[in-house]
Amino acid sequence: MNRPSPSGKRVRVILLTQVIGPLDYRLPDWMDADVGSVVVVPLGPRKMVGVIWDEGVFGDEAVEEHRLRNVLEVIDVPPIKRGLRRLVDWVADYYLSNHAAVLRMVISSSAALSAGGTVTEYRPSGIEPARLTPQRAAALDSLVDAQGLVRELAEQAGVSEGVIRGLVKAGALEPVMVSIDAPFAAPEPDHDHPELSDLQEAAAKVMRDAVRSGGFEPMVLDGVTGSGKTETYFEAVAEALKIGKQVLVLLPEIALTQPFLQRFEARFGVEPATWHSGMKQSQRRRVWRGVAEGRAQVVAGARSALFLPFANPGLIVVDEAHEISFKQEDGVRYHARDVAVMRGKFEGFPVVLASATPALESRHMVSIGRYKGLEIPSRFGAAKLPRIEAIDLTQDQPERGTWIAPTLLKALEERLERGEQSLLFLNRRGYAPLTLCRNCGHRFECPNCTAWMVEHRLVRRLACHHCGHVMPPPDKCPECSAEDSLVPCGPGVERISDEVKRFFPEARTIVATSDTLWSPEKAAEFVALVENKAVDIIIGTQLVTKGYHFPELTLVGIIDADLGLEGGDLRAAERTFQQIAQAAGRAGRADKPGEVYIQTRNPSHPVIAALVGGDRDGFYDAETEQRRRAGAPPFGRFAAIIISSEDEREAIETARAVGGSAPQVDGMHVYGPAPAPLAMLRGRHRQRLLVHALRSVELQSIMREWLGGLEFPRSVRVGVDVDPYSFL
Ligand SMILES: Nc1ncnc2c1ncn2[C@@H]1O[C@H](COP(=O)(O)OP(=O)(O)OP(=O)(O)O)[C@@H](O)[C@H]1O
Ligand SMILES: [Zn+2]
Repeated sequence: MNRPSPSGKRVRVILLTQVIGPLDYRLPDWMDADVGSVVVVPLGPRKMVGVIWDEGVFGDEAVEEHRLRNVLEVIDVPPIKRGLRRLVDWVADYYLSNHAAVLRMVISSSAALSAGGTVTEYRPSGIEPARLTPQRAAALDSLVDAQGLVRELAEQAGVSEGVIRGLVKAGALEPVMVSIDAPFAAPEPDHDHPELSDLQEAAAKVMRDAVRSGGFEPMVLDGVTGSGKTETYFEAVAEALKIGKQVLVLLPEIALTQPFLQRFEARFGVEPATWHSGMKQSQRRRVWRGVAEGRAQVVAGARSALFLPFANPGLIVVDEAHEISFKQEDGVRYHARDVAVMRGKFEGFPVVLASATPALESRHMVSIGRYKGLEIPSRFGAAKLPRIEAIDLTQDQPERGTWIAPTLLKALEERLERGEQSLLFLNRRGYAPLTLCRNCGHRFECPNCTAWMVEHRLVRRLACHHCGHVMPPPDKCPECSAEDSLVPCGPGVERISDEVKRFFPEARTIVATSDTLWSPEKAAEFVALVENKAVDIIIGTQLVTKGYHFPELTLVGIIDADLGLEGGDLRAAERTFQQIAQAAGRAGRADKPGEVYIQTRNPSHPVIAALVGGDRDGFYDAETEQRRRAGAPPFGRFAAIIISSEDEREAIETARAVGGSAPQVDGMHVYGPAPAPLAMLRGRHRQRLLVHALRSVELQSIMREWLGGLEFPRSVRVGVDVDPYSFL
């Protein structure tokens, strides 16, 4: 290896395609490149992007010297640094993925690789094309105020790129040269310094010190809802800025970005750079390059921002760190909270996990001394935590066909009279989770998935929440042809909204879910409406339970606390506790006291009792003990293997073969195969195996060897989910 040849040296390159593993190339002498450099290499007749990787990471399948092909080009971007390369190695290894797939999350902007500081985008010119087909007219209608690449506009308008190019030719869209590497305004660490409370200051000091001394230090910032965690960790951000380090703040939800940006700007004078999947190529390039060249100092982003090539990182904050949306459920199935900690470890900086309801795993790490625990036990200023009460639905019954109990109705009425705001929480989108025919009992099921079609009355559709299949609600039953026989079963947020309107016709309501707040702009509109008191009652899913700070909101009603406790999910109790505590945490955050009602059929359930009794620690301790006894995470580990095929027999047979070839290992047990709870998804039949292992078992290498030794039919997909969060 690496014997210098007359014309250059041998380098190993990871290509961005998953089809082929790392390959050796020759780096000609005249080319200036290093380990980590992004390069273009030949692959057959094609050119591919790749990254020069370290020696020794992969086995030694050396291509013979005379068969080596030359690296074609070194791309003019900073090389991927050592710490990030180690992170890629770790993620590929830990999540049983491959390097190419992980590296693609690092080289996440193809535009960033091209030279030149401008791109051509297009926008409506106001000129009507000579030939205005209905398709062109519709496209132009949906592109008012739009600007982007041809591809982006085509996507936005839902037409082919040809239509967009036609409009460009006809002069209806005009080109705009956009400078993509525009500088980033520098956040000022002392722009507007808040006075911290003593409790906040104590936590801030520890974080500031950790940032200043550098080095890996995982911390859990555990502060009750409304304690001012954001203001507190902003002090650590300021410290990083002062010593010239970059900061990443991970947010769980695009809908949270806008309020965050505003608060950041109030504190630091400018908005941070942002990173999420909805960004245009030109924006991605600007941020990617800005981060790599050290010009963008703070990035607020979704979990994918975790793989940005920071030049000089000094801090990662994971806000709302308990959120399960940090777990990626397709492609590389990683958990951003865990990967953030690993990044801090490989690159040597502190990582702050902020939450009012930390994940049980994080709390455990604090208790065994692996993470540092920082607490802010009370709300900021005069605000007190809300009073929480359970409503026993078996006693305090809602009127027939409704879901809000008399006690909660009365509390809503009081808020309306006082001009205060309320939030009703139900974690179910749409109008009703199930529609059936009262004549023959027919239930509407998704043709592609094991799932009911959910009625969305606002948009007049039945929709599958798993594959996106939609259909108009039929006027008669497709089974028995009875007319007007379809009835909705159970409530979703839209139905609760109807119920509220029926009881309080004068109330101004808003439904807040991922259907209504699907973009940062929509989310910002929602926040403005609530802040301006144009809304009396919010009816929302988990989307509105976190992060928001509405001073006039004094009542929270949990419509169905039992919903999340159904099903045998390992984390059902923990998740329900977190969701309700977060929802409850929206009440009474300013000077007016808050009140929370939890509707349940089982008020003595440990989760409900802990919420009502304010005994979070007792609940977590009991839950931790149960996990310990079951050998569940964090005391033991799971990995799921999902085998799917369009052909049910093939899925079953492959799954049996996988199960049959499982190695016998002490401390490891393989359950299944069995049909997954979601037995069909997007037209594929799914079989599931669950591997359970003690922590001492080298789970990854065992599974790699086991699965790597099997051959699968091309039509079968085998997915591995290490540390699964979804058990569907
Ligand atoms: N030191 C401070 N000075 C002035 N205002 C503060 C201070 N600390 C917190 N606040 C204000 O108190 C409110 C609550 O703070 P924040 O939203 O950061 O709480 P949090 O801990 O993130 O709560 P949650 O977990 O519920 O999201 C905000 O309006 C914030 O601006
Ligand atoms: Zn479906």
